[in-house]
Amino acid sequence: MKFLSWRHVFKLDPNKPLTDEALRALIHSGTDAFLIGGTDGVDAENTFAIYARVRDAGIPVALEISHPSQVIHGFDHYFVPTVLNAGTPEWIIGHQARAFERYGHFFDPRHVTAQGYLVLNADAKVAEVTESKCELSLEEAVAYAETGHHLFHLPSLYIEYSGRLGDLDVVKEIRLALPKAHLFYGGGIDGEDSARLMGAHADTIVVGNIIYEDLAGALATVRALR
Ligand SMILES: CC(C)=CCC/C(C)=C/CC/C(C)=C/CC/C(C)=C/CC/C(C)=C/CC/C(C)=C/CC/C(C)=C/COP(=O)(O)OP(=O)(O)O
Ligand SMILES: O=P(O)(O)OC[C@@H](O)CO
Ligand SMILES: [Mg+2]
Repeated sequence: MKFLSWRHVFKLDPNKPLTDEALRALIHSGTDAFLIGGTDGVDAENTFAIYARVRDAGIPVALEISHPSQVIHGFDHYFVPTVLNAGTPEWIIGHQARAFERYGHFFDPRHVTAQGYLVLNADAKVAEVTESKCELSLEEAVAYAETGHHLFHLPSLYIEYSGRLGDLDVVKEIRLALPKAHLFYGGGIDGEDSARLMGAHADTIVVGNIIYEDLAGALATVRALR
């Protein structure tokens, strides 16, 4: 699977404005891929608009599906989230099953990967929407990750602290418990130091918000992993 070699990913939010100049800088940054995704105000139109601006850049473009209307042809890869610590089964398997009713006939396992999320920042929109249980002990967090990997055989796990830098011990302990799992880490990476910190334990780091707040900081996160 292509994403296994990605060390660094920029996450582009369809609902946030980005100048052509900023986008050019991201394209030439040396990142391994673009991931298009977000929870708020994301629809087919703005998803396609950002996709159309990066599809010919020569960098893989993946879609992280957060709404069924976002399922659009053409991406190099599709990630279907399942939130392991969601408060209701809807976000673990419900929305996905309904989307399969609609799009199952298009499904190609070579281009679609299930991604098991552990949503750990209670203040993030994604935690609110999925009613995630974020107040987990270290042991509980590891247990959710182990369940996703060993029991559900998910091809990748995503430690999601969207909006703030996560607890390093949680990332370290999940890494120690699951040396063979492919771990994405996202949340609060804003420069070289935080990129190196989380990149030492996660296979792929995802850099989102800082793109829109401090482009130079965002670009520095790529250099940190080289
Ligand atoms: C036509 C075609 C090419 C078809 C391909 C076939 C295909 C892909 C079939 C699969 C269909 C399918 C099963 C789709 C999934 C449908 C769906 C809606 C599933 C639910 C996904 C889910 C659990 C969403 C919950 C939210 C979540 C985890 C979103 C991921 C993105 C994320 C964490 C954003 C963070 O958001 P941000 O905006 O940064 O938020 P903050 O405010 O918290 O910072
Ligand atoms: O926006 P930030 O905090 O960088 O997080 C990245 C990503 O994990 C969000 O889904
Ligand atoms: Mg965000």
